[in-house]
Amino acid sequence: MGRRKITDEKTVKQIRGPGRKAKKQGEPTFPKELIQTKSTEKKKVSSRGKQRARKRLQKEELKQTIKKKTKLKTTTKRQSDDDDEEEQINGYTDENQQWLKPKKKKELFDNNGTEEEPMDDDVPLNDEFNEMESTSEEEEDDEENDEPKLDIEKQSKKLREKQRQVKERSEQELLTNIQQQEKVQFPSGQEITKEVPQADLQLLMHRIREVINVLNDFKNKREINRSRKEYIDLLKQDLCNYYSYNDFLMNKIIELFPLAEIIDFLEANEVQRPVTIRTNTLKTRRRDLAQALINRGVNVDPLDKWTKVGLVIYNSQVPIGATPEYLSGHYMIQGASSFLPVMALAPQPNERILDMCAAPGGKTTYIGSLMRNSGILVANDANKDRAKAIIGNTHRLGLTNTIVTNLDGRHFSEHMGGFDRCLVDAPCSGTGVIAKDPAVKNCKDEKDIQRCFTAQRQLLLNAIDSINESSITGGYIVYSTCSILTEENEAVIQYALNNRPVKLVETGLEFGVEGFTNFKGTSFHPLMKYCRRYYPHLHNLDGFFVAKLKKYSIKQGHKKESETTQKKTDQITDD
Ligand SMILES: C[S@@+](CC[C@H](N)C(=O)[O-])C[C@H]1O[C@@H](n2cnc3c(N)ncnc32)[C@H](O)[C@@H]1O
Repeated sequence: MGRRKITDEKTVKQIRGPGRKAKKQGEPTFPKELIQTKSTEKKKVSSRGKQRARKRLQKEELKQTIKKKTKLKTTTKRQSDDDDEEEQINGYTDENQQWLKPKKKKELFDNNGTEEEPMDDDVPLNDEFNEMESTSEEEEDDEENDEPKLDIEKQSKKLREKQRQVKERSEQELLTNIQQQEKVQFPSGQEITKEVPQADLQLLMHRIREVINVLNDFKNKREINRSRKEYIDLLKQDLCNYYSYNDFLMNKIIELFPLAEIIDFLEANEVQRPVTIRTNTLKTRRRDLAQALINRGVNVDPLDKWTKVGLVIYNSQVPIGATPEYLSGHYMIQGASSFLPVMALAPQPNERILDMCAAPGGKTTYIGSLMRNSGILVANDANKDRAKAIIGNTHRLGLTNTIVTNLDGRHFSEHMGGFDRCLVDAPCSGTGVIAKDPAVKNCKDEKDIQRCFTAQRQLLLNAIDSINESSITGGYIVYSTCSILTEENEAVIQYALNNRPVKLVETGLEFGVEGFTNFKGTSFHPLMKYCRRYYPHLHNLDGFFVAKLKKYSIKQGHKKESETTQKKTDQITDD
């Protein structure tokens, strides 16, 4: 049973005194010291005591003035500096001081790069500043003098100091390592192996960079008994191992690019080019297409200022090759570099145009849209199955001016001729599209390239033969490849210049690297500079080559240079 709670005021019995069971407490006792202070406060001071106190005060004052004077002598300069500083600081309002202080500390952090800014929003601003202030080493020392440190603070200070020392030591070590490795270590014959363990790749890259460094300043940086060839051989071998190329192709790449560009080119081949699409202006406008795709969750942007029909796709929630817009032919999925030969061809409405190597029809459909479905477009491919793809694409994109043929382009002019323009997008080694097809790195050799350039020469000569040199609007041939090799590009053009009545004209393409007029001791026609080369590392495009030729009649001979400039009408209009 519990005790009953008494709630009624009237029934409450007034309890007075300590109660029956309570022990009576005695007088409270206090520690001596407390009693003393208390007692001095209360104690009456006698007149003698007062005198003694006055004397003590005077003595104390005298001591202070002497101290001040000596301090004044020794620290006059420092004090004047302090005064200046004080004046400066006093120049700011209190508010400004608050703003300026944290800024100073922030700079300090940036330099150290070790401190993190407080993330907690609840931390009051002033505390934040205090925290920042305490990070300064100088002030830390001051604090140490002023207040005794807690154990944990002392420990953390020790830890910080230890960390600083470790960091310093490891930085020193790294420096020594690099200095040690600055001299290129030539491997023995056995050490040069095809298979390099992953862990060694970093070392390999370091040596690659070092060799390039030596080759760039060979006279001063080489080892005395080493020849340039030795360094080049080592570089080639290391690059082959690092990037998995065969010797043949790596040789070609080293010949093509300045030392400073080789790694950039190889690295760019390890990365896919952006996914791009071309608007089919026969069916839609780029803006409308972009809007339609955005509505479907496709992240698109205009490709670049040099094209009015290209869009770049960053990412998509739907398969780009299966949207209703794709199926109804509003766009073609096409690498940006594929736009360039067609832009150079500059097809005009009502012309007769031949696309000699057309499958699967990416460029054919672009040509057709620029012709606005007028004139006649012949799309040929020697491969029957691939030729079927041209039919599919021309249907999808709504081309109505196109005839698809399945002939060997090397003999095409025996079947048809009289074209105003012709595109020869020749079969090639694919050395410009390694990112798309990495197998190219290892499977090409001298014979493959020979096979390619033989076919390319035959195709180009036959394309020239199928052109009407008296065409009022045209008489042009555009030759393109997705190869970077001169054998398949400048050398093929040179062969055509030597064997047919054609001359090089400007492509009209506003960017790209000039074609070679000289390569490894071989001279090409000076106007080879009109050709355009595109590289993944420079243009973020597939490697590509574009040349434009104009056929002249043998009776006419070469036209004057001024006439090589394209007519105003010979410009492409994208939309
Ligand atoms: C680079 S692809 C053409 C790509 C095409 N222009 C496009 O943009 O879609 C080269 C094409 O040439 C074709 N080809 C190869 N040898 C040929 C020949 N002797 N005559 C005609 N076409 C040939 C191949 O079948 C291949 O489709």
